[in-house]
Amino acid sequence: MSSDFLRPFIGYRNGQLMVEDVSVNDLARAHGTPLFIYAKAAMLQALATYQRGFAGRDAQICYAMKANSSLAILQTFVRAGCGLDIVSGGELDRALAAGCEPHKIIFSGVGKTRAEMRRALDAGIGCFNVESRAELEVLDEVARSMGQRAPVSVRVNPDVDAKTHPYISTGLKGNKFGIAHQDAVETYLFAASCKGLRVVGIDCHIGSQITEMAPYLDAMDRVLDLVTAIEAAGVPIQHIDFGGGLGIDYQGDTPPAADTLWAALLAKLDARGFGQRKLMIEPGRSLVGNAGVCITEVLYLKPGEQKNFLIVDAAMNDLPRPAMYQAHHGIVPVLPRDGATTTWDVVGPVCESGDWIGRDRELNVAQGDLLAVLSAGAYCMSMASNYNTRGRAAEVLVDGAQAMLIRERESVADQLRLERAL
Ligand SMILES: Cc1ncc(COP(=O)(O)O)c(C=O)c1O
Ligand SMILES: N[C@@H](CCCC[NH3+])C(=O)O
Repeated sequence: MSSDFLRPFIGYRNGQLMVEDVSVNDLARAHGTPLFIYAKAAMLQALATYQRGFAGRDAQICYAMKANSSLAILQTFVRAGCGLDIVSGGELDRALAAGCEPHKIIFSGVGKTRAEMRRALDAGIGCFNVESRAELEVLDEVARSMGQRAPVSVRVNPDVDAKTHPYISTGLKGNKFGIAHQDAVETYLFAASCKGLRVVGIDCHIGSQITEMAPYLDAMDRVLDLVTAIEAAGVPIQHIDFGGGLGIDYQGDTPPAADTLWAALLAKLDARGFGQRKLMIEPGRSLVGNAGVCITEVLYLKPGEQKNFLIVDAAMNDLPRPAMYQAHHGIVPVLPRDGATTTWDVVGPVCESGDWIGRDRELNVAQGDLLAVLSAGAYCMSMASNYNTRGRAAEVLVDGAQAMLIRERESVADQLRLERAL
C-alpha cells in the first residue's frame, strides 16, 4: 500500500485522499459538502511537539480556541492536558462546556465587558490578560463589588515586528493590542495598588503565522527586561505568558518546530536567570491548522478568455482567509485523475469578486469532482459566516479508522430561528 503525505496524517493511499485511515470521498458522500474533516492524531502530534519542548519545565499550554472552537476540538486538547485561552464570554461558556478546569482558562482581548468579567470571576478563571489601564480600573471595580481579587497579567506590547501579514501582526506600536513598553512599570504599580486585583504574571503576543525565530527571541528579551524592571519596582511576577503565533506550512513555509523554537527561548530564559519561572503559552493555529481540510464539490467549469474559473460549493463564508488576507491554501483533488492539467481560479458561489479560494491552480478536474482545501483547521470554521444565507458547513473528526460527525450542517431553519417576521 503506497502512501503520499501532504500534511501529517492527511495524504493519498491507493489513489485516493485519506484523513488518517478514513476515505475522504466516503465522508463527503455520507455528509455532503462543504465538509471540514480533522485528523485527531495530527492535533495531538502538534501538541506533543510543544509538550516535548517544555519537558521538565513548569509550563501550561493554553490552546487559543479562537483558531477553532468547535466543542470536540476543545475536548481533544482539554483531555490532553491543555488549558484554554479565551477572548469572549461565549468562548468562556464553550471552554466550560468542553470540561476545561476554570483555573486553566486565561482571558485575553482588548474589550472585555463588565458582564464577561463577572462571569469569568464567578467561574474562577486562572488569569485575565489585561490590555489597558482603563480595563484594569473596571476589572478592579467589578472584582471588588464581588468581594474578589482578580488574577491579572498585563499584556505588554514589545514593539517588535513579527514579519507577518499586517492584519495579523499585533506587537507593533501602531497596533491596538497591549500596553506600550515604556508604560509597563507604571501600569504594574497601578495594578498592584488595586484592592480588587492580584498581579500574577506578564503577557505578550506579537502576532500570528510567524515563521521566523528572531522576532520571538527579540520579544523575549524585551519582556525579560520588563520583568526585571517591574520586580525592581516591587511587584513580583509569577508567570510569563508568551502568547501564541507560531506559523504553519501553507505554501512551503518553513516555521521552526515548536520544540526547536522553545529550545532557543528556554536557553535565553536560562541564560538570563528566568529558567525557573512558570511559563504559559497560547498557541492556536500551530495546533490545528494543518490538521484540517475542507472538502468541496466542483459545481461548474467556466473556461474564459482571460481566466478559467472552477466554481465550487465552498465559499468565502466557509473559508474567509483568502478574501481577508490574500491567504494561500493548497487545493488538491480527492480522487486524482490522470492527464493534463489546466490553470484555474477556484471560486465560490458568493456574489463578491473577492470570493475566491485559490488563484492560478493547476488541476485536472471535471464537474462533480471533489477538491480538498488544505490547512483549513484554523481560522476557517471559527470565522465562518452566514453571508448569502449559506449555512455553515458540517465537521467530522477522524480518529484512526473512526469518523465522528462533530457538527451538523447548519440549516436555514437554524438561521431563521432567532428572527421575527413582520
Ligand atoms: C492574545 C492572543 N493569543 C493567542 C493567539 C493565537 O495565535 P496563533 O493562532 O497565531 O497561535 C492570538 C491570535 O493571534 C492572540 O491574539
Ligand atoms: N484570523 C487570522 C489570525 C488572527 C489571529 C488572532 N489574533 C488568520 O486567519 O490568519
